[in-house]
Amino acid sequence: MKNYDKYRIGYFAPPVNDYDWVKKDHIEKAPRWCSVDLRDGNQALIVPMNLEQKLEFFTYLCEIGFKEIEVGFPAASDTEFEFLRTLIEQDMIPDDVTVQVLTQSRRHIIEKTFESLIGAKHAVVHLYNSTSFAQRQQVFRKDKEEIIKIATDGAELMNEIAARYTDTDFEFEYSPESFTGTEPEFALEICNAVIDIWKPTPEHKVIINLPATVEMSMPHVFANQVEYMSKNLHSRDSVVLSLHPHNDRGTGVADAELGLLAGGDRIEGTLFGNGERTGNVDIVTLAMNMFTHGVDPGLDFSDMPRAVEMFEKFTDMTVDPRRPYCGSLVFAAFSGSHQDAIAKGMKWRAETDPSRWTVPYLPIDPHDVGRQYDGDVIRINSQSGKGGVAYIINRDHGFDIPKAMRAEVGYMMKGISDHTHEELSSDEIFDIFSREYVNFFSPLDITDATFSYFSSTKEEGENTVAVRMRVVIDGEVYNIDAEGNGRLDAVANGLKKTPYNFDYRFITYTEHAISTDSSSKAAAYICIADKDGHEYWGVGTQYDITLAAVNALVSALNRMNKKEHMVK
Ligand SMILES: CC(=O)SCCNC(=O)CCNC(=O)[C@H](O)C(C)(C)COP(=O)(O)OP(=O)(O)OC[C@H]1O[C@@H](n2cnc3c(N)ncnc32)[C@H](O)[C@@H]1OP(=O)(O)O
Ligand SMILES: CC(C)C(=O)C(=O)O
Ligand SMILES: [Mg+2]
Repeated sequence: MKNYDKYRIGYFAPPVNDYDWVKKDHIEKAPRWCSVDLRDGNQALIVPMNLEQKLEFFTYLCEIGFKEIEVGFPAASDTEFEFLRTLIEQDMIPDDVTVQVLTQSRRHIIEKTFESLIGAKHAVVHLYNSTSFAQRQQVFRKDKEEIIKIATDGAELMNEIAARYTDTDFEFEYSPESFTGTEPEFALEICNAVIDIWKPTPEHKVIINLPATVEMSMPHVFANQVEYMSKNLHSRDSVVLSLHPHNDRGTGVADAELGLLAGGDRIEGTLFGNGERTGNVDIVTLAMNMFTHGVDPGLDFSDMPRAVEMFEKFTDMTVDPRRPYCGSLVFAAFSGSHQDAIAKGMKWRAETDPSRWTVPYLPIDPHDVGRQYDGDVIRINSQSGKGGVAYIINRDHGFDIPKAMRAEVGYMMKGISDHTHEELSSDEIFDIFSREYVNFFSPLDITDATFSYFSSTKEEGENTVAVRMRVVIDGEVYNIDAEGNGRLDAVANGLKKTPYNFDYRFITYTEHAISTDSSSKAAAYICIADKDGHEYWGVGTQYDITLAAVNALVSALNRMNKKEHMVK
């Protein structure tokens, strides 16, 4: 590709190269979460949310369990200001939720920001200014000292104004915006200068937020930068180290996870990763990643379809079908070997320990996020296999197809899907199965069959079964009495009394009660072979298991007849 030489690495490695985060292999507890949907997410929408939408979204974020919500940039617009005033004046902020507001480090903007908070019980005021090499050089055209002064002037002004608004418990946050393009030593210097002005204590901490304003490096570099900051910030025990990844390289989640290993205590992000350009870090994925490791994320996504619905409604954007944990296709297994493993894994779980989830190919139980097994998990197309087809027919329709029959049914279904180029629904699969195998009564039909049993109690004695049956073949009726050493043998002997030559060999037979059928029918499966050894399956159902077996035999014979093996 042309023009690659136009680009150079724009980030800076910390001056040390010895990191502890690499020694950790999982995140032990959930961070403090801060939703920035209503600020960073909102500022990235084609049309920012109106007051009603923001109010509804805020309520929903509280419902999910967010305790810190950046509600806006009150100095930016009347809507933003009005929104905050409405939340405060209508007492809509739950006591355990803290609202956060963003401000540039400019006097009139800071003043307006504090004004917007009058009457709030507690609030985070979030101050930022850009610190990166590129912004110092091109946007601000200021040297390091002058950039530090922007931050420290703002920090001092916040101390001064906060002292006037004593009714509100303020927490201060500072972001060296564009941190990822900033020399770590300089980011440290400016953050420490702000910390020294705010003088936090362990009881009254400040938040230092490290934004990957533009994601510029591989995630481990970000983690190194975070760890360097975490180990060298002043008053570390009085600082909440917050991370604010964006997703320009598509690795925002990795940045956040490694950043937490590296010392981050708090994450700012959005639902489904809405935000400037490629978005903020996706809090849903982060939280659910922790959940899959057995860590309570402290946010409730048990009704994920609703989360998607709300998000799409507020942002007018769509959730990708492949988006982790929430996309429409993320639990779907179309391919045969995956379906086989999932079906076996589900069975294993039911038989061993239903309290644990270890099913292959499904990182979580779809039920845990409000999704269903039917329709969501095993889905049939031309890539599917016998295991998946048998699983669906059993799960949704109660027919436990014998192992020896599964391949034939599986290939039939995938062949149909291959030719139509369409997925087959559970009902379509069952219709095809029923049409092809179940109670197939033409041209041969046995409309009545009454059995009498003669059982010997003697060791050497053999059972005898007599049948009286009414056989219809191509419209002709034959009333027949016959005997055999079992019911199927008796029926087979009876059929031989018709003018037709039923030339077949019995291969196998199974039966079971149909589990999902409330009328408690039985299903029987019979396989016969013709004189050339070709096998034919038939399935019969009836309330009476004996008659189900007769129906299965009739179905198998009629299927054989389709191939012209039942000759007169
Ligand atoms: C990475 C982020 O997401 S940062 C947040 C970004 N979000 C937003 O900007 C949304 C809301 N913003 C706004 O509505 C507007 O930008 C306002 C109301 C805050 C300010 O608007 P305006 O005063 O018209 O100007 P604008 O934002 O263009 O500011 C540019 C000026 O502010 C300076 N500036 C920008 N950011 C900061 C900052 N954080 N601290 C101090 N000064 C800043 C610029 O250097 C520039 O200065 P100059 O006038 O001397 O050239
Ligand atoms: C204001 C800051 C924290 C921000 O949104 C960013 O740098 O991405
Ligand atoms: Mg941002």
